[in-house]
Amino acid sequence: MRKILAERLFPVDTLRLLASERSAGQRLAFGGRQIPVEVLDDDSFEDIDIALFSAGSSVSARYAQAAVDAGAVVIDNTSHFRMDDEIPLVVPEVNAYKIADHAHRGIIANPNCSTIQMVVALKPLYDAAGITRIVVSTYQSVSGAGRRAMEELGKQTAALFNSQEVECEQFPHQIAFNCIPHIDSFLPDGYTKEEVKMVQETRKILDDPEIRITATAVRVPVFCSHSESINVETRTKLSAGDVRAILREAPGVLLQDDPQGNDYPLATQATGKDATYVGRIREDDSVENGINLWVVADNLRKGAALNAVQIAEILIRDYH
Ligand SMILES: O=C(O)C/C=C/c1cccc(C(=O)O)c1C(=O)O
Repeated sequence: MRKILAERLFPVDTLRLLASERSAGQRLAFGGRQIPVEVLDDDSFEDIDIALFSAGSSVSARYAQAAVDAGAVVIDNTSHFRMDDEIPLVVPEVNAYKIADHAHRGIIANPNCSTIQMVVALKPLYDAAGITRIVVSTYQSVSGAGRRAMEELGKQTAALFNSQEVECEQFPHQIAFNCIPHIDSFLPDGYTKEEVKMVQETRKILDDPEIRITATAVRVPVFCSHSESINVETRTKLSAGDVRAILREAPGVLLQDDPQGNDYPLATQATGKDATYVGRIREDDSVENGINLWVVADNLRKGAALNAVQIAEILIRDYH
């Protein structure tokens, strides 16, 4: 969040960093200063205009309303408010008009990272030809599970190269040189919460409860950026050429589709960048009006902090 705010020259008069007792007292760099981390409490939001929450659903549940009551607009990066009918779930390139509704509750929800990159790529196709069905498989980097998960991938990789035992603390199984089809907890129907988030959030963001969607979310031994294989069925026919022409002009999308030149989206290239990269575009003739896409984005930037700051930029531009 701090890095994105600084990079985009967001007009911050005062930055207040709030966290638990465990983190209080640290100092973190911003704007050429070392900002002290303060303990979050109900009185932390006096004179705050915008409160960016990213400390887990329980913290958002406990403190978001206190921020709103103090006059702030909350942009919440957790799932707590995402499916609340009174709270807009926003990806600026897709449904920025929903931000105007924030007056209802003073809270705007940031979607799940895997949902964000998918709707950035699919919204232009939805507008051009309608979408009836989406089948998505994700290849999610370990950074989505946090710093300790990234450290675990590194440690396991080193251990294996040194013929040592691996320790599995952040994931149920070894993640190094492995794929784990288990992100967040399993539900009784066999889906994970991550997969259900993608289905429910996509329908809300596209404002279309009828889209048939199914997802399989997989953790892969990649440090940063999420990749997605997306099969989409459109209402009217789009050729691969039509899709390229549409996405070439789409907001937030960078087309990277020259397979003969070995040029297609890669997690290593997307990391640290703001764009949602789309390639491997091809027609799927196993169904009527089918298209396959490969979509990659930095899950910590567009998948989280960048999307939240873009919402804040719209707030101060259009609704200050
Ligand atoms: O693991 C990933 O790659 C994405 C994880 C997202 C996540 C992890 C813990 C809690 C949440 C949550 O807010 O519920 C979320 C989210 O949906 O943004």
